[in-house]
Amino acid sequence: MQPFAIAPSILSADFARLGEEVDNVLAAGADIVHFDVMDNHYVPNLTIGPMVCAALRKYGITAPIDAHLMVSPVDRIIGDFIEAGATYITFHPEATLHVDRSLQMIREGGCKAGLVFNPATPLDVLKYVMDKVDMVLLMSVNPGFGGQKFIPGTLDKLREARALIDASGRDIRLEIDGGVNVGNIREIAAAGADTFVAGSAIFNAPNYQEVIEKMRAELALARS
Ligand SMILES: O=C(CO)[C@@H](O)[C@H](O)COP(=O)(O)O
Ligand SMILES: [Fe+2]
Repeated sequence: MQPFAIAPSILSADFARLGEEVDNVLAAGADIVHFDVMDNHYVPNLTIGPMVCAALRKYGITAPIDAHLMVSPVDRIIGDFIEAGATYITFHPEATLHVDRSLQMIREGGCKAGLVFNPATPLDVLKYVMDKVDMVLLMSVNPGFGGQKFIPGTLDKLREARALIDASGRDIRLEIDGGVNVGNIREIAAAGADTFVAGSAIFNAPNYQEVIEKMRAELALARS
């Protein structure tokens, strides 16, 4: 299993001060920057794109950027995120006609590739592309908005995904996204997640470091 990683979702950051917000959350102990891309088509919301990702790199952010693409069709934006300096590029299988080809495009561009599963999307496709996946991302809310409540049924799905990943013998991150907070992160880790997206729980708090430290304390208990 991969070491635990905390990935604040900048969807809940103050966009008018984005560079500073990302600096602050990394200084507070975050490991990965979770970058939510919404197109008002695949999901009913519109956010940021590759130009903002490139701007963060230009500003000096060197931490891994995890571009979560809620965009359909996804293929024509993949190259732009590779160019923009994304580290991970993840997409939803419903957002492409050719899952295998989209994964290959990401990896050929030198990025890590991931598949994202909505709460009601089965994991079936995963077994056919396990060798081309570096990250599996399970949505624990319906995609499109921050600040929603964690869907408890995701815990069983996490256990299912963890078993598939372990059986593959590959080093694949298992990320969870939606409604993660200090109160539920330990249970989520115990179900098999190693990478935790948290937007509102971190950015709506007055002290980012305090929240991240509390999350790490809970995670330490999950593996003890
Ligand atoms: O991808 C998404 C929503 O579609 C997420 O990354 C959210 O931005 C997470 O926000 P919280 O549920 O942690 O507030
Ligand atoms: Fe996300």
